[in-house]
Amino acid sequence: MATSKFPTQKSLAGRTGRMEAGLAGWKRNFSAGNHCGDICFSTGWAKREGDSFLTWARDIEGSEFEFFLLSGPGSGKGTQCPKIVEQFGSAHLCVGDLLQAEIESESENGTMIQNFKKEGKIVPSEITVKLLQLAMQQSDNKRFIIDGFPRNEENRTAFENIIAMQNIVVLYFYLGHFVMKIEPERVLFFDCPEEELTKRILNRNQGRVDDNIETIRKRLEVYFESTVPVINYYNSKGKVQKIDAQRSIDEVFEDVKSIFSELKPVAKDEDMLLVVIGRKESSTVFLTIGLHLGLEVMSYSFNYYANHG
Ligand SMILES: Nc1ncnc2c1ncn2[C@@H]1O[C@H](COP(=O)(O)OP(=O)(O)OP(=O)(O)O)[C@@H](O)[C@H]1O
Ligand SMILES: Nc1ccn([C@@H]2O[C@H](COP(=O)(O)O)[C@@H](O)[C@H]2O)c(=O)n1
Repeated sequence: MATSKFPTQKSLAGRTGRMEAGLAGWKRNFSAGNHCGDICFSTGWAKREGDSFLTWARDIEGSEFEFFLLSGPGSGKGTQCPKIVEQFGSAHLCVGDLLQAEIESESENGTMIQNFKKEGKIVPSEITVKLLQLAMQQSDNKRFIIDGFPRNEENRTAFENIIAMQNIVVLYFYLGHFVMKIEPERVLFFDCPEEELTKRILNRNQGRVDDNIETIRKRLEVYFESTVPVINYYNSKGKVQKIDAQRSIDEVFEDVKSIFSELKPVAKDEDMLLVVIGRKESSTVFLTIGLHLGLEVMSYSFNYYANHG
C-alpha cells in the first residue's frame, strides 16, 4: 500500500466542502486525546457513485484490479500478456522478468536469484513481493496482470498480507461481507499438458539459463508441488478461469479477450461502512483514505478506544 500517496493531515485540513461531518468528529476525538494509544477504531458511512465495493477496496491498494496468470512454465503467459496490454491497457508485471532485471543490475541479491533460477526454485517472497510492490507503485496504471505469481503458498500469503504488514490494518465491511486481505480479482490458468510445455520451452530459444531439460524437469516438479495447490486454492474461491492453452496463440487469445471484456461490473451508488483499525490515529487514516478515494463521508465516529499501554 502506497501510504505516501495519501494526503497528509495538513492538506486534509485545507480541503473544504467535503467530509465536514468527518472532520468535526475527528477534531472532537483528537482534542480529547483519543488519537494516541495502542488501538483505535474509526468507523463511518461513506458513499461513492458508480463504484463497486471491490473496485473501492482495490483503490486503497492503488489498483483497480489484479489478475494473476498462473500456469505451468512455457504455457504461453509471456506470449499472451503483450496482447492483453495492447488491447486492454493493463500493466503487465512479470515476476520472472523483475527477477531477471535484478540479476542483470547486479544488485546484492542478483547472484542468489540467479542460483534459484538455475535450480528452478522459487525465490523467497521477501524479495519478489518487494519487487512487485515497487513495480506497482511506480506504474501509472491501476490495472495489473501479474504473471508468474504467486508461485507457492508463501508467495500468496506474503502478497495478500501486504496491508497487514503495514503498521495499520484496514478492514472493510460491506453488507455483511468482510474482506481483510487483498486478493486478485481473477486468476487465469492456461491449461497445457506437460509434454507440450517441455516442447515449447525447448524450442523457445531465448538463451534463458533455465531453458534446458534438467531445469525444465525441476521447474515442472516445483509447479506441480507448489503452484498447483495455489491454483486449487483460488479455484475453491471461484476465482480461476481455465483456458485451454494447447491451441494456437490466436485461439487462446480469443478466450482471454472474452474474460477481459467482461471486466468492471459496476454497482451504483453504494453506501459502505469503512472501518479503520490502527495502532495510532485511526481517525486521521480514516479521513485520509476517504479523501484519497474521493468519498463523501455521510457520518463518522470514533467509536472505540482501548489503551493497553
Ligand atoms: N499457443 C501456443 N502454441 C504454440 N506455441 C506457443 C503458444 N503460446 C506460446 N508459445 C510458444 O511457447 C514458448 C513459451 O511461451 P511463453 O514464453 O509465452 O511461456 P510462459 O508461460 O511465459 O513461460 P515461462 O513461465 O517459462 O516464462 C514460446 O516460444 C512461445 O512462442
Ligand atoms: N514468483 C516467482 C516467479 C519466478 N521465479 C523464478 O524465476 C524463474 C522464471 O520464472 P518464469 O515465470 O519466467 O517461468 C522461476 O523458475 C523461478 O526461479 C520465482 O522465484 N518466483
